[in-house]
Amino acid sequence: MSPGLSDLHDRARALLDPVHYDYFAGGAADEVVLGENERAFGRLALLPRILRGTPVRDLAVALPGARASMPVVVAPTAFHRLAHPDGELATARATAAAGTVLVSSMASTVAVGAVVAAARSVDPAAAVWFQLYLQPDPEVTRCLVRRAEDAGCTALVVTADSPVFGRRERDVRNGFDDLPEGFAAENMRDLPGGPPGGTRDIEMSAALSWEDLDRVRASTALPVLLKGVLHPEDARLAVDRGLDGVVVSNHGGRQFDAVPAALDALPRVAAAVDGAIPVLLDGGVRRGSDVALALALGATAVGVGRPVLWGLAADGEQGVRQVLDLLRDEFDHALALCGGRDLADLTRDLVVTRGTPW
Ligand SMILES: Cc1cc2nc3c(=O)[nH]c(=O)nc-3n(C[C@H](O)[C@H](O)[C@H](O)COP(=O)(O)O)c2cc1C
Ligand SMILES: CCCCC(=O)C(=O)O
Repeated sequence: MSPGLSDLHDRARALLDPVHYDYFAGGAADEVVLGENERAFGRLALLPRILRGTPVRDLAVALPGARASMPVVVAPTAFHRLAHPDGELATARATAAAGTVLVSSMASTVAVGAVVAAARSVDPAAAVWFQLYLQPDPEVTRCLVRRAEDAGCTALVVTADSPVFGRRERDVRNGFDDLPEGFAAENMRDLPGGPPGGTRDIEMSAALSWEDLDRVRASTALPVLLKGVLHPEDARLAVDRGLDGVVVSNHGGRQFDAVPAALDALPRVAAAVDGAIPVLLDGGVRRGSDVALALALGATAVGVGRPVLWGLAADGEQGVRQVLDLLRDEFDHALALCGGRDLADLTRDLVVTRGTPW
């Protein structure tokens, strides 16, 4: 972690209720994958090319329903009002100001309509994607998709790595299993089968299938990305079924503590997709050089989860700005040091394994 990010993390930790800090920071079981996601970047090195760079580099990237100013988007994370009173509104404004995409969590503590409005108040062209857990009742899923469309979201990100909820032992120890009084998952308010005026619980279901995903695709004109892909065969299925992107992710080590680091799963997924659709990656991205490594291994862009929460908790909108500006600056610097002019210069031949002569 850069000193800038590490300072924000320390400030966030000092300010947050320890139970909420543990919810944000923690992972499943022994938290092996949580650490592995970061360590995986450290096991690789970049082989720079020389004498082929440019003083001004182009960091922009085209994504489904968005053109981002850099290949770093904000991964969906729940409950931002636990981090800062402005919650997702602050995150949305900061992300729009940075010219990149906010993936707004279905479990946000501000309704998606207000999240998009906050982003658009800064940049009328700001892109917000809606992250969705398919609900066992298709009518509820349909309503949520409609809410995202009405809000002006430009893509859906369906998270499929949670047939059951991960066992986060910090939360179990802390007894954290519900939002405190005064906070709610606002997108879940007034849905079919839910209490009038109140919120429905977000349900995880192991009965969901590719057919359920097909139904969502057929119900909307928005691009649909699939998040939580680790197996290359699932990436191939995603391409075959007409999805618009995949996100290589192990949910920041919060679901299953026996999976590989996200970065280690990336090359085979990228090979399976073979350029047909964008491949995003999240998990453990803490430095601009991490972004460069992921792109060199086949990612179109990366997502950052916890660093954004640390910025938000430490200093609200300004803190999120700081995180995104820092990553942009570091990534631009890394690209320069690799002899890159734009993202296409980050190619697979630049990546070698540390500790082994290549
Ligand atoms: C506190 C927290 C809440 C999260 N909530 C969601 C969520 O609501 N939906 C989702 O698809 N992923 C969620 N994730 C996973 C992130 O989208 C992302 O996969 C992960 O945080 C990336 O790893 P990183 O935190 O190391 O950057 C959450 C992660 C954290 C840390
Ligand atoms: C029901 C909220 C889900 C949030 C989530 O995905 C996480 O904490 O990782």
